[in-house]
Amino acid sequence: MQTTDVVVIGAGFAGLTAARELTAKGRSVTLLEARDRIAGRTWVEPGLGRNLELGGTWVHWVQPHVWAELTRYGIGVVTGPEFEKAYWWADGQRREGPAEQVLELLDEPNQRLLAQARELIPLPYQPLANPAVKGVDHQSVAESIDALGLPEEQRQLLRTFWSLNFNGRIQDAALTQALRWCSAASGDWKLMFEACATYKVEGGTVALAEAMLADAGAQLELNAVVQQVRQDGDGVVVTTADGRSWAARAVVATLPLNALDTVEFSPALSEGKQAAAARGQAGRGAKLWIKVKGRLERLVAFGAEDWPLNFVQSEYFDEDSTTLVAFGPDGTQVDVEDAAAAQAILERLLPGVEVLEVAGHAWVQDGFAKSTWPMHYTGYLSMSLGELQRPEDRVFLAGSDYANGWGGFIDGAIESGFTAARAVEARLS
Ligand SMILES: Cc1cc2nc3c(=O)[nH]c(=O)nc-3n(C[C@H](O)[C@H](O)[C@H](O)COP(=O)(O)OP(=O)(O)OC[C@H]3O[C@@H](n4cnc5c(N)ncnc54)[C@H](O)[C@@H]3O)c2cc1C
Repeated sequence: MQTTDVVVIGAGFAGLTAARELTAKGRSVTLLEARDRIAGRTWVEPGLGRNLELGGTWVHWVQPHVWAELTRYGIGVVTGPEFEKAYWWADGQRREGPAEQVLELLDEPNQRLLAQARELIPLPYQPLANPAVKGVDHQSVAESIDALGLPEEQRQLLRTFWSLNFNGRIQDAALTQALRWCSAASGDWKLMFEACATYKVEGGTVALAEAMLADAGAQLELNAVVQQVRQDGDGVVVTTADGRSWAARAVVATLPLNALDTVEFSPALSEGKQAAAARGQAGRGAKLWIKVKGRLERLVAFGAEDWPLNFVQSEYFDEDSTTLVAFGPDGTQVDVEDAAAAQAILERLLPGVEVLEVAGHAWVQDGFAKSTWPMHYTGYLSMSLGELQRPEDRVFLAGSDYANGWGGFIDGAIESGFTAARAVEARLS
């Protein structure tokens, strides 16, 4: 058995942050990563003739943790296209107009939906600072939208918009999660939307992950699938599927909530943590890159809420092709290798479009993720978040799933990695 001060499980952004911060404090850290690569739910892979971000992609300066990391390593951002054209689907028909028109249709309903964001969540990094937020935590995004009494076109568009943001179905999606995002963007939903899909990391998210790893001085073990975390009063033993073990004084486990039950904890995690893991997160959708023939306009398109792909935007323009990025609410309904299926969905919004190739990763079927970006179900904020953040003696959970501010984003993963590292250091010293 090998020994180390701290085992960090998972080399995504939370794990990389925790590992770096703890080694900076002089702790020896072993970073156990199940995959053959670092960066977790971000993944830059060659495809469709360029490097594609298969997972987390966009960052923004309103996300303070990720922005500070970009500054620290001198990494810039690449600005996405400014959209000129919009298509949307309402009442079984395709509509089209200038991009501003779709924003206008979304503006007033979003302002009403999110009107209480700053009041209920005045401090995004202390999401429960106003206890009144608990009073609305049972409300779903779907019912909250329907309660606005909107004309049908706007109701359908708003439901698709929020299905996009949750990368999942919105029937049980928490309104409070929408309020948190909006509050973190200072109550401005357009800024919130800009933060979600405008600025990409120069050189790809992997450039940032690699810079953080290089700074960490941790012992990285790839292909190390943790199976068991066993603690007693003196320490913790972490065992991988291939039978290797590490004895440590503390463990930071950055497993996505939807994959938390793939590791056996002994003693078992609290009932509250287990219940949260059993329910999981709502972000169970799909992201698909689609290369189409010809040079299309700079477009965004919203489909019907329940289409396998219900949002698409053009992202890269080449001489005789355009690469689009699309999202859908249910990852089990999208085959990331099936160009014909993408064609069938897309041509409803963009008649005449010719799909050449597609690329993506089946995150929901990937046992080390089982989710895309972690979006909360109703009740998560008031009942689960605090409990998941509470350490189990020497075992600390960290990750975007457990963040306070931009939960669901790379920023949240980094925030949570910092918090866990601080708590571990306090526990050990
Ligand atoms: C399709 C998609 C699009 C997204 N878009 C954006 C975006 O545009 N902007 C943004 O900010 N965020 C986005 N996100 C979310 C963002 O990528 C994540 O919130 C963030 O990367 C999560 O980091 P993490 O460290 O918390 O978790 P992860 O990155 O999931 O890291 C956890 C690590 O633990 C490892 N692991 C799991 N099980 C085990 C085990 N048993 N043993 C050892 N290791 C294990 C995993 O392999 C993984 O490397 C997106 C995510 C996806 C999937």
